[in-house]
Amino acid sequence: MIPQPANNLYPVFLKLDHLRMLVVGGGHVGEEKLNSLLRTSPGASITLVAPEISEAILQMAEKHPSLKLVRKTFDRSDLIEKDLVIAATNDKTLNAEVKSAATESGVLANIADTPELCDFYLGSIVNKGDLKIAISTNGKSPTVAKRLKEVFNDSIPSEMDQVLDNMKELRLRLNGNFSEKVKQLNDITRVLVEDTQPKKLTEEKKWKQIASRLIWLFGAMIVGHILLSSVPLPPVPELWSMTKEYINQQFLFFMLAGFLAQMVDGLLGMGYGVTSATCLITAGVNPVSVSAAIHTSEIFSAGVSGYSHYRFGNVNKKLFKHLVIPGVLGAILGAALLVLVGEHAGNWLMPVIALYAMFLGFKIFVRAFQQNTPNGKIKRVGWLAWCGGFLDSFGGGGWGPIVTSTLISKGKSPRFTIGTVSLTEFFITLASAATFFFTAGIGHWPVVVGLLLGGSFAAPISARLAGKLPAKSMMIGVGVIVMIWSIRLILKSIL
Ligand SMILES: C[C@@]1(CC(=O)O)C2=NC(=C\c3[nH]c(c(CCC(=O)O)c3CC(=O)O)Cc3[nH]c(c(CC(=O)O)c3CCC(=O)O)/C=C3\N/C(=C\2)[C@@H](CCC(=O)O)[C@]3(C)CC(=O)O)/[C@H]1CCC(=O)O
Ligand SMILES: NC(=O)c1ccc[n+]([C@@H]2O[C@H](COP(=O)([O-])OP(=O)(O)OC[C@H]3O[C@@H](n4cnc5c(N)ncnc54)[C@H](O)[C@@H]3O)[C@@H](O)[C@H]2O)c1
Repeated sequence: MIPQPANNLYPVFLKLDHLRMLVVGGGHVGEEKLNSLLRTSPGASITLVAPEISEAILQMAEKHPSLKLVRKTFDRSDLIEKDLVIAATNDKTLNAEVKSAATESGVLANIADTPELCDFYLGSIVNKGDLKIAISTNGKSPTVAKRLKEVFNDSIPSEMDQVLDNMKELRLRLNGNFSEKVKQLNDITRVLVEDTQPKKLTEEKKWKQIASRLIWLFGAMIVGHILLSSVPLPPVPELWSMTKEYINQQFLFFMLAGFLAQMVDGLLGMGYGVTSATCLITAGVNPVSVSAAIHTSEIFSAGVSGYSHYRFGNVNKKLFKHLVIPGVLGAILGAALLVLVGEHAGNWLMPVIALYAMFLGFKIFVRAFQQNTPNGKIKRVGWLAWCGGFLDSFGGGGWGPIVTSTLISKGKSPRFTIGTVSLTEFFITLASAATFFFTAGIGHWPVVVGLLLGGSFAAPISARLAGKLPAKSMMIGVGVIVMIWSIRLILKSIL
């Protein structure tokens, strides 16, 4: 014997505009069924027969030319050339007659007051763009079906439609035979079904590893560039003494700054800029070199993390488009202004930057206690991105603490926000680094190399520790330390 499932209904998704439908009865239930049908399939061709037709149904017919109303009692001929019928009269015997006539004519029937006579049930429908989920409780509790619909409506992010669009494009672009394509599509979407926390971390670990390798490579490239640009190549001993000149206490401090910043960023997902900026300013590096060095050293890690988020479908294209242009413009302006001000620097620049670092420390601190308020609408995303980009360039950091924190605290889905902001960060960093390169040159290269080296030591360690340490206490700790440190810097520079 084949075991019977509790619910043996088989769901299908009908194209109602290809079918001909009859509704018998024009009262409350008739109206509810029509509502559900026409909301979901506005072009469905439906004929309704009933001696009395409610006002609401009459209005519906005005909006939907495909709905035909016939004021009469039901007879069998109404079923001619029909595919589906819904009986919703207040006469149980008549409803049963509709069913037997329908069966004789080969028409599928839904009898609203007698589930046992139904060939099909209508379901509760969740709809997000192209995504559609139909729910049935096997007729046991339509109210529960309705409640579940509300639960799904709330929990499926509105970005889901964007994911479907991205997947459709990808599906069209993939090459290879059918089974290869299916495998690739499954690999790309694995992130949707994974238990988000633990597996995402291994994914992140992998990308952190790649990031740290790329950081090494980039460091090597800069060193290579410096060596090659001093052609003819100086003899090795001279070269060594030249390099030795840079490997002094200060250089070790740059490495320490890179190490600490990467540890903080790897563990909290933000704070690279503000941590390294606070350290470097303490070491007496001028604000222009601080920001220029931080952005140059960040290019590769930002690129790798942005690309990985893009590949895993964590990017909301619409949000990305709103963020990237104002963000890049802000970043260019911030960098240019810093160089300009830096050249005529009064002593006041240092305390201003330290004050800004204090503000960022405060933001990280507050983030530890923040509750997300779902459904808060964020109107000025462009301005947020502009300010984030500008301050990030001018003050050496802040894109993450400002933009990600604001979007998430306003109730945007963390996954899509972090993904999108990460990808945008790459373009912001690149724009900022390029502006510094063209306006201030690369005199700050020892700082860049120091940061990169320190960071690459920290990357594997922070990746291993990520998720194992309590995030909340860490945010409080980092926030407080940054604030205390900035206050110390402010006092030192004004006293
Ligand atoms: C899903 C939904 C689709 C739709 O119709 O649009 C739908 N009913 C909805 C709402 C709803 N219906 C009723 C209540 C009042 C509270 C309650 O009784 O629970 C509410 C709740 C409300 O309105 O809040 C009363 C009711 N319904 C049926 C009976 C007859 C009976 O059970 O004997 C009676 C008793 C009449 C009486 O006692 O006089 C029968 C059926 N209703 C079905 C579907 C099919 C099974 C679906 C499943 O498997 O879950 C099935 C079997 C046949 C069918 O009609 O297709 C829609 C969700 C709207 C949404 O999503 O917002
Ligand atoms: N499936 C569901 O979701 C659901 C929900 C609530 C109620 N019900 C059941 O549905 C039935 C209808 O409820 P209602 O509130 O719509 O009733 P109603 O009184 O508001 O409407 C009844 C309709 O049937 C029409 N009608 C009567 N005799 C007819 C005939 N011979 N030919 C054609 N049309 C005819 C009337 O003109 C009227 O338009 C009730 O028996 C109720 O138990 C079902």
